[in-house]
Amino acid sequence: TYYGHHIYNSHVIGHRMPSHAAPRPYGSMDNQLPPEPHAPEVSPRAPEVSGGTDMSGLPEVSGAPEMQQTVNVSRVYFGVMFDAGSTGTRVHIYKFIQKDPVALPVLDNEMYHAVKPGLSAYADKPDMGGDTIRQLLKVAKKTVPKSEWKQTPVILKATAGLRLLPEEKARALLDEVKEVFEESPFFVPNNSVSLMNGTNEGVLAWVTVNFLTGHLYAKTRKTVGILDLGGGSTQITFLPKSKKTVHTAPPSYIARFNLFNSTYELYTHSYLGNGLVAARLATLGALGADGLDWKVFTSSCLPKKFREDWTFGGLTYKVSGVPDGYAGYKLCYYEVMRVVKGVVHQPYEVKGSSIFYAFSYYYDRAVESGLIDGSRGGVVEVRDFKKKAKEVCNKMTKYRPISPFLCMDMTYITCLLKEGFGFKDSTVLQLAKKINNAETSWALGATFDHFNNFNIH
Ligand SMILES: O=c1ccn([C@@H]2O[C@H](COP(=O)(O)OP(=O)(O)O)[C@@H](O)[C@H]2O)c(=O)[nH]1
Repeated sequence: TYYGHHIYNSHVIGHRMPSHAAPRPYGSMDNQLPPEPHAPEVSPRAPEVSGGTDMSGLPEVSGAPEMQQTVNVSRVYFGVMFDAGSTGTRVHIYKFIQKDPVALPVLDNEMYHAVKPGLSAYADKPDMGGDTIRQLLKVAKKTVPKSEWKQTPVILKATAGLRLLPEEKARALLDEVKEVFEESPFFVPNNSVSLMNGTNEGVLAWVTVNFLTGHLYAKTRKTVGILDLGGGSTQITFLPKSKKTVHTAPPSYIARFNLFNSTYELYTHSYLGNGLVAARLATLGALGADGLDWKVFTSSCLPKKFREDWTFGGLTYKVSGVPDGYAGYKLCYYEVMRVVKGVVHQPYEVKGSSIFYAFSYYYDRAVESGLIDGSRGGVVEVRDFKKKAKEVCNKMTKYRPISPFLCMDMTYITCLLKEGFGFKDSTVLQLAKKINNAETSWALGATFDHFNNFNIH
């Protein structure tokens, strides 16, 4: 379940600035900005995390503060990134501070707001989809000072929900969003509204997480991997330690890009149709099926007496448990296995000791099932998902009020991690919704990409 319609204003790191006095970013950040007369040429550089109190574990900012005073005016600028996901649309409004043109920007603040359902639910009424964007733009107008509107870029990237739609329907929705953007007082860069490919989705989430955890500054090149489980697609991305991982992967699973003076080569892939909600449909045999009016899709992952009309992506499915039949973990595991086996590639070194951050539905389901505490996130092992899945499936009535799909979801997550990616039971996963008060999502990485052009290929 997506916790939609909530709004919060998270103060990420200190250094608030009176933004009315703030000039625009410049140098490499002018990629998509209107021309600025006094912009000096500066080469691309890394963002910086300030040594704020809640940044424990992060590397120190390079150079003493007095050495960073070559420019005595801090520059504040904003970026507005829309995430048009399969289960909802969200806006991230970032406030950055550039203390020094050649130093790293600081992410000062993120405002986040989400609505449900996602754009794909408006496949046949794009104008109504456009209204959801208008609603979110209002939040952006309230958050970004008026004096900054004209130079603040608004960008929307759509993921699996639109990838799964017929091309002309996705196009109509994106065209509608572009028109809504053009009506707004914000800066609408070229290509501001697009369907993002899975490679970029994986890479940009990796950039976000490694930026927020401070791994992009260290010279050591120690980084963390990411596991993102959306509604329609799922991504795995990490920096391989072993050349063999690169050589044994399908060529399209290796992405190269330039990030702040370094070139990175990542293992990344997005599995379309393997997001949590799409996987439910596939498990039920309902993905792409006809006869939705009369067919009832059954599964031993659902409570025996459960029967419901369930709507996703604009279509309604009749789903139920196996009446007078069996339900439980073992049978359910065999069912979800069909969605994973022969579909998901096992990277050579995933059995190693790297740390993975897991978020989106990995996090949501871990909270709902009681595996972790929602207010804190937490560290779990793959075996903990398995243990909890067994418990949920074998006590379906107890967990029924939380969600009738919890057994299916937890079993799918276990199967994806073990049988799919090939993780060991002892692999450690860091579950997070936010890191240092910023949302764990590709949206921050995509905002950096807009300003710095990583040239992902
Ligand atoms: O900033 C964000 C963006 C997404 N999500 C989570 O992402 C999942 C949904 O993914 P989405 O609808 O984007 O699916 P996709 O289209 O990527 O398959 C849900 O668990 C949301 O809680 C989130 O927590 N914060």
